[in-house]
Amino acid sequence: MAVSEVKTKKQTYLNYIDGKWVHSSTKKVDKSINPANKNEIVGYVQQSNEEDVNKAVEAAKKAQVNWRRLSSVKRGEYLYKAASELEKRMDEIAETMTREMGKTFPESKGEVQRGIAILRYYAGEGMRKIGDVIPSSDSEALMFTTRVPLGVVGVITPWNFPVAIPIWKIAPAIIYGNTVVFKPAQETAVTAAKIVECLDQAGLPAGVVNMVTGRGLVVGNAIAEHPDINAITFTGSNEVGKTIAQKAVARGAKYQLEMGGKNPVIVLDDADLDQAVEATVSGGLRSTGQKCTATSRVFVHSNVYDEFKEKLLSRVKQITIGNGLNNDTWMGPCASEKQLETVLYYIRKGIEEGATLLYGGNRLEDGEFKNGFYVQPTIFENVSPNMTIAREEIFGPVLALIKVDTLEEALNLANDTPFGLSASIFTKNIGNALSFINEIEAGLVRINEESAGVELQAPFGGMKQSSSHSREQGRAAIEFFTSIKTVLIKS
Ligand SMILES: NC(=O)C1=CN([C@@H]2O[C@H](COP(=O)(O)OP(=O)(O)OC[C@H]3O[C@@H](n4cnc5c(N)ncnc54)[C@H](OP(=O)(O)O)[C@@H]3O)[C@@H](O)[C@H]2O)C=CC1
Ligand SMILES: O=C(O)CCC(=O)C(=O)O
Repeated sequence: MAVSEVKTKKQTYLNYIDGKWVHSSTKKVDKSINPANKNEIVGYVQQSNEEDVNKAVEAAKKAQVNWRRLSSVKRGEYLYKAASELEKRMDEIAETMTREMGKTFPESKGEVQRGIAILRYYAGEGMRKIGDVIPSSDSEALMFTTRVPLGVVGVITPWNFPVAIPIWKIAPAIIYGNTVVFKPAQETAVTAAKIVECLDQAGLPAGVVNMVTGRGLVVGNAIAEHPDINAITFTGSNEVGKTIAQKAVARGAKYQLEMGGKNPVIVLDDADLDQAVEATVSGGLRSTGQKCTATSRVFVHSNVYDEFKEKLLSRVKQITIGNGLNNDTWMGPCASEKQLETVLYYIRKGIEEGATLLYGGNRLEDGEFKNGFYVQPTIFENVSPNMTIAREEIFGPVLALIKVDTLEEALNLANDTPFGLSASIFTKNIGNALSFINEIEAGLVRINEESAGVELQAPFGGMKQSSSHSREQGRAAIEFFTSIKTVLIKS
């Protein structure tokens, strides 16, 4: 798609409460801008407050009784319809996503396709079993488990997957009979509004999904503290995740957090180096490195270090940077000025702390890059394990190369982090692969595959501080979004 073909109309997007599109009580809006050109406004979104959250929670609570009484098969029909609505608007919504957060149009389109598949997966979930028959010690009794919804679920999402993450939380929440108060990242609230339009078009009963846009500190906080929100599902930074967890625990609400990563890739001396390079580039730099599953640390065996480095450098030099709507762009801008500043801070830290900057490291500001939040893909070497760039999540296109002599050394260093989301190894040796599977501390373990890119039908989540030890997606979602009832019947 060429930049001139853009379809997103600049308009004001409203909150969605009790089945109606409404202004926030503040009467204030925020601009959503294009990170490829900060002068371009993608739309205006409501800057809501606690009063709006209260109205949304009231609507969700009211809607919940009838919604949970509907059969899950019927609930699934709404999700199938929403999937069809999203499919009809695939290009338009993908284009909005690219303009709002910068990822390339093919990546955005892939994400919308993923959103459609998730909706269909959870629509089907309405026909799958929700319990087990368990033998009772009383031969005349029937004992079984069933699942019931939690009530009203608060959904707080980030800007990096503005379609997939909201859908992989909202779809399971509602198929299992919960109702939702959704607060998307303000950065990508136009894209979020379009998802909610699809749910509205699908005829979802009023109050089942409500959307309130606004600042995290105001709207997100009001959700975390609201006594009638029974559970909160969150994806974002560790800092915010932990405050949400504390607030949820304080009032006895259930919570689920998906947070950061510092994901390692190990390249052993028997690896297919071309495959390892391609996966490191894709896993580390696609979406401008803004994935919780992005590759960040690359541990390379000393026997192949130089060859891997040369191949990596020559591949990274081919990366085309630009507006994500241009056909030839491989990497778009950072999603926001704040994110760009964060990435530049880490690059400066890497240099100050003595790592060797091999490639990149600069903001791009000339010509077509003038008004955007562009940074070069960046590679460091001579990175020691205690350096900031080896320890903290950067969330940008920055790779740290670290030379190792053995698999054991690589595993020890790879595990030396508070995070444990995703990890990859490149090797042809099955023994090494098995050691990696056993020893690596990560929720997603990948052999000869990049660290990013998850499948919607499989459990997703991390170990250590990457998550609240729960899992999202696939059938794992039922564990968070429902409660078990153990039933014993006797005549
Ligand atoms: N695991 C992941 O996938 C993600 C990780 N991150 C990490 O977090 C860093 C910062 O990104 P950022 O966007 O600031 O992430 P945040 O954690 O601030 O944002 C995630 C969501 O939480 C909301 N939020 C913010 N503050 C609060 C609060 N006090 N109470 C409740 N909700 C709140 C945000 O609202 P709003 O933004 O509208 O104010 C947004 O909807 C990144 O550099 C990256 O390291 C970020 C995004 C995704
Ligand atoms: O790797 C992926 O596809 C998912 C990443 C993700 O969930 C995230 O960055 O928040």
